[in-house]
Amino acid sequence: KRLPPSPLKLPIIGNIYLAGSLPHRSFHSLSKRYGEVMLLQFGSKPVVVASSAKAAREIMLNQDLIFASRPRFSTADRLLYGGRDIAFAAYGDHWRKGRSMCVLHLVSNKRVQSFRPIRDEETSLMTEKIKRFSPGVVNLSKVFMDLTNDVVCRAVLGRKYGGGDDREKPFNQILKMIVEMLQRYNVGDFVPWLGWINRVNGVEAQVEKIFKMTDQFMEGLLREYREKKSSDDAVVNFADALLQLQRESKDSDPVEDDVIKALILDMFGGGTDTTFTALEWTMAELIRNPRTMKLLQKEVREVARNKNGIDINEDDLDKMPYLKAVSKESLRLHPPLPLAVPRELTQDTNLLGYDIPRGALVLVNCWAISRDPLLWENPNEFRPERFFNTSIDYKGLHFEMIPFGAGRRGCPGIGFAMSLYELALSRLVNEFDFGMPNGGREEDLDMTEAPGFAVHKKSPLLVVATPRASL
Ligand code: HEM
Repeated sequence: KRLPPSPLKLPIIGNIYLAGSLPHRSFHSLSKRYGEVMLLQFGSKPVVVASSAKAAREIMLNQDLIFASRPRFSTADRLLYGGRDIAFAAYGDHWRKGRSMCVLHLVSNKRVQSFRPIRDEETSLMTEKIKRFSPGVVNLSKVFMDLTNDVVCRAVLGRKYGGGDDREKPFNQILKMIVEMLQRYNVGDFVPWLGWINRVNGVEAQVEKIFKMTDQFMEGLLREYREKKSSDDAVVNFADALLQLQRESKDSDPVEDDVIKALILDMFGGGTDTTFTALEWTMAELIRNPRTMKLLQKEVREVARNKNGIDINEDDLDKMPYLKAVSKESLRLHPPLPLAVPRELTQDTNLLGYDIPRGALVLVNCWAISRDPLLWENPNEFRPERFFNTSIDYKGLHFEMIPFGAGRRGCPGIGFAMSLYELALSRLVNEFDFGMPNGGREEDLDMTEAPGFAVHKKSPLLVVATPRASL
């Protein structure tokens, strides 16, 4: 067999030690030596890392069907009701049914449109909140986290849970704990005979405790939704829609409670951290690049000027080509999930001349691809203008940049995420001028990445936001 090139393995753990705290960067460096397709070994699990657009196209388009499953991770399995969600579910009927429910009731164009009043209100609240900080320092990372959380909460649950300024409510804590737990390497997933370690070091007990808290919360939630309607009566929320579906399907193929709970958790996991991260990196790049910020403000403010004081709304966004270019450039440089979500290969195959065994875990390094100097001129520079003369975008058809993945398992939430992202960004740059706190220099803004599944800024984005004089 002709296997892909591999770095040296250590006994038992294999190449786990090479992942480091920012695996997308470590794998990128390794790919320079071992090539666009390399084979690592995590314990007993073969791991294929693809680092070129060509390899990604092969995995996510040409051979999408056999690369469309997800590996099982014991923590995700337990916390997400035994794989009853969709993001971590194996490819098959359950996944197909779950995904179509999510598309139909949350992220289709029609549903995304129906959430327009929510985005409108929440982005207005966001700018109001920022004004209250002025002329002091505002933590934009926190502002974006609250914004995405509140919008997802209202679309999924019909109201804010732990919303407003009361962030320490149980649901937020539970979500935080789930995300933190999912991010940890679980040694038993890679070296099965070392699985006992998790029983001894308390990880298993911790997962169990989080699961119990989550389930208790979700049980209460479903009970409450069955008893009364939610508060956002004008908009049908995801939880109500799923419960309605359950009532309608009770005599044929009933939707289990556990599926509803898992899908709700998935939508929070998929929708909040990612969108907030995208906004955070975009604003950081804009503040670091004042010339680009000025060009964007000029475009947005010109559109706003013609509206006689009425707020920018979503119909105005199509008149903002520079805003579209900024969003593409930011997602190119900072894909929030740099290694996408792991895939699993369901049959032996050949990938760009290499034999890959069935069962391999497959990582596509989206971060490395969209910084490939063979595809992008000066790839590490933030230069939105590069998108003026190209049709390349982020929707999964151009493998030069795939921040949302592609193919059957590609992100279904693009419309949901980007409609909020663009409205929030345009309103922000329209209404405020931004500077660094304590007279700091823009070019010194810290762009260090924090480890995690979604990679955000290590230090929060602190800025001084001054309301524009005429507003
Ligand atoms: C900027 C925001 C977002 C980014 C960058 C992003 C990125 C991604 C990526 C890279 C994947 C894996 C794709 C693959 O395997 O090919 C994914 C999957 C997924 N995303 Fe997103 N996402 C975002 C927003 C959202 C939102 C708003 C939702 C829902 C409300 C969502 C729900 C999901 C789900 C459910 C999956 C799993 C799909 C499956 O396995 O079939 N995402 N996302």
